[in-house]
Amino acid sequence: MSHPTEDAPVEGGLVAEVARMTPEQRAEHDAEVAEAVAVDRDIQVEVGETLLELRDVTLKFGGLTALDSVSFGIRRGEILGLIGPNGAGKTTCFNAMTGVYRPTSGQVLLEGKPLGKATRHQITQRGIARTFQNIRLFGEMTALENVVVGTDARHKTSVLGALLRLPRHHREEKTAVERAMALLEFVGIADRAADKAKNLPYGYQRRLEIARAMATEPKLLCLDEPAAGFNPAEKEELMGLIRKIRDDGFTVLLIEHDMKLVMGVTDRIVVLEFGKKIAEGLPAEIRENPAVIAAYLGVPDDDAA
Ligand SMILES: Nc1ncnc2c1ncn2[C@@H]1O[C@H](COP(=O)(O)OP(=O)(O)OP(=O)(O)O)[C@@H](O)[C@H]1O
Repeated sequence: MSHPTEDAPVEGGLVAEVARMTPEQRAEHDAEVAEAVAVDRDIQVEVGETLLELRDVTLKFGGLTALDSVSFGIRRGEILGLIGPNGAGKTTCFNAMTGVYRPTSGQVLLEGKPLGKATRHQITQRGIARTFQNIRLFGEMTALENVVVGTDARHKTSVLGALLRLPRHHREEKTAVERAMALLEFVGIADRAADKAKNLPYGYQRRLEIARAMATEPKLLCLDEPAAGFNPAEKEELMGLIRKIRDDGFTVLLIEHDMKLVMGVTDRIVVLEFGKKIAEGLPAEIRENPAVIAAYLGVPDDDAA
């Protein structure tokens, strides 16, 4: 890969330019950024149909049943929260959806088709992307390069095409840089596009992870505790970003310990405890659900508030 920054010099000017815009210009600019980010928007189908389904998924680690016959669906266009006390099986659920682990029994279906033995890469190509509890960025690469790497999952040219620098490869690379820049702007960190990922503030790194996952053009974006380590103001901003992602045509699955955030941003919630689904419903229903309240008893106020 050539250095994206050579093709698209990142001017500190971009942020200043946006700041100088009138409200009308700003709205138009934001719409253009959103359009560049959601390239598949026009092929999105109706909101409401099931995008991903877990059907009786059981996953065992030796003698430990991490998921016990779990079934639920994620509808296109919604923000679904996946919550539960520590060790409930949330991350294992993500891992079963993204090909890290195969269910011991049961099925995960994307758009009605089983993931079966698909590899992680194939699953990314089929449209599921995720972030991790512990940030996993390429520290020595710039923020922009980290996102361009994400877009590589969608490239159609072969390695040979890249080596020969065929026109199609060049076109794809240019588009990838432009889209990566739009993504950085979308998540609010365009001003640090040329900085190495390892030098970015923590909150920026978390946003960069989201931008990188979005770069694969996922149908389903899975966020694993994206607010971990955030202060209340940062959490508030993150809620805004998650809503913006959904409004731009993505479907979001969110694992999060912060109840205020989960209740404030999700459309529906699934609750796990000891590997079993104990509840599913609207945030207001979940809040009042006795089984959920019991599951959270004993959890420190910070997490349960
Ligand atoms: N690779 C593994 N090998 C053995 N046990 C595992 C493995 N991964 C997870 N587990 C166990 O499976 C159970 C569910 O873990 P999981 O990480 O999915 O929970 P979680 O709900 O995401 O928890 P947390 O909120 O603490 O991240 C736990 O008992 C955990 O110890």
